[in-house]
Amino acid sequence: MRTSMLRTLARRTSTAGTRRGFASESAPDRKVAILGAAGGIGQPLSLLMKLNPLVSRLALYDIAGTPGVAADVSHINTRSEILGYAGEEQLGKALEGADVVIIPAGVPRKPGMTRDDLFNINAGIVKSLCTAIAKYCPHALVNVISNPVNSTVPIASEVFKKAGTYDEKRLFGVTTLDVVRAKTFYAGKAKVNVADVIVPVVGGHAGVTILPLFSQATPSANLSSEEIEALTKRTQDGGTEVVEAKAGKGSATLSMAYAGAIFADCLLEWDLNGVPGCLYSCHSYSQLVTEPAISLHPRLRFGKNGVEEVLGLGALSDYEKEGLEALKPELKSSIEKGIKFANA
Ligand SMILES: NC(=O)C1=CN([C@@H]2O[C@H](COP(=O)(O)OP(=O)(O)OC[C@H]3O[C@@H](n4cnc5c(N)ncnc54)[C@H](O)[C@@H]3O)[C@@H](O)[C@H]2O)C=CC1
Ligand SMILES: O=C([O-])CC(=O)C(=O)O
Repeated sequence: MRTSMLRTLARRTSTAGTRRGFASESAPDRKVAILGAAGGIGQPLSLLMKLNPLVSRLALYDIAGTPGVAADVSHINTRSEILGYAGEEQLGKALEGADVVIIPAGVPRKPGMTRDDLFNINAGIVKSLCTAIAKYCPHALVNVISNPVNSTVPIASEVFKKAGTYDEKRLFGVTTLDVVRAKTFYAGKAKVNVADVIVPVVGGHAGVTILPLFSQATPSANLSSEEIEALTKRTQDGGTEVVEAKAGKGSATLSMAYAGAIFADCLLEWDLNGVPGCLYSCHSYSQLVTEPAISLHPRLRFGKNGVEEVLGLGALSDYEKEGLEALKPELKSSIEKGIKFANA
């Protein structure tokens, strides 16, 4: 996973005022729209995307509160022009011409809730936002953050199918936070430099459907099976750990904004700008829905037209094989729930 965006930012900040410090005017024009931009994730995500020199226009949309966020973020002296939109009547303008749309709109969990408990509210929000995306920016790369991701991604794809705009290579459920967590927890346990760590995470984004493959983690470390199980469980329960610590004030926002920003950066650089060779962990609809076994190949290689290659799972440990079998029924039923809702 890439962290160069933030490293670049650090370099830029230290050279502020020089030509190199700011936007490369030669970079292509790229519009990014954030839907739900005034929320707990939306605000720090807006900040991070404002810091990304690959973005030339950043549209911040929410049902309310975006004028303040937009005014605030717009004072930051980086390349992108900030456009704030509030209320449904402005959604079309926010989306027009967008190359990338990021959706953190919707309610977060409170202690005692599952992600699926958010379905009743968030399913409708994602459906209506995706209907607008199909109309106003049908070719955009769409990154769905709103939970339950295992169902909201299928909802998005059904909406796009009905509209005739579906492209399996351009729709993503953002599961990057699971990768971020797996790397952090692994580095702590293995006592290795976190910046060097790679951990594939496959499956979906809820409890046991999150399957980190620590047997493939690098740099390799001699961890016991108890340690691997504890790391796996902590990664699967990472969201709940934050929900409980926030004690009723929502779920992960800052780490999610980071994860959402690095994933979007990956798409902007490697996909839209055609720089090949990205390896990323996330899932997209077709891999999820057509057959859960295929869905669990979420490491993607991007090219100029979106996902170019879906990479295999690699060699799994017995523990991971068990985890893989255990997650399929839940993932499948969450997918079916989303499809049913979208077509009702
Ligand atoms: N994929 C992942 O790894 C993660 C997903 N999430 C999910 O992200 C979602 C947002 O979380 P937070 O930002 O903490 O919630 P929040 O409540 O702080 O913000 C949500 C924002 O969405 C806006 N919103 C509601 N309906 C909307 C609509 N129709 N159009 C546009 N905006 C709308 C609200 O006005 C609010 O500003 C939740 O569903 C949460 O579960 C959270 C963390 C990680
Ligand atoms: O746990 C939640 O509700 C939010 C989320 O998806 C995460 O932090 O992974």
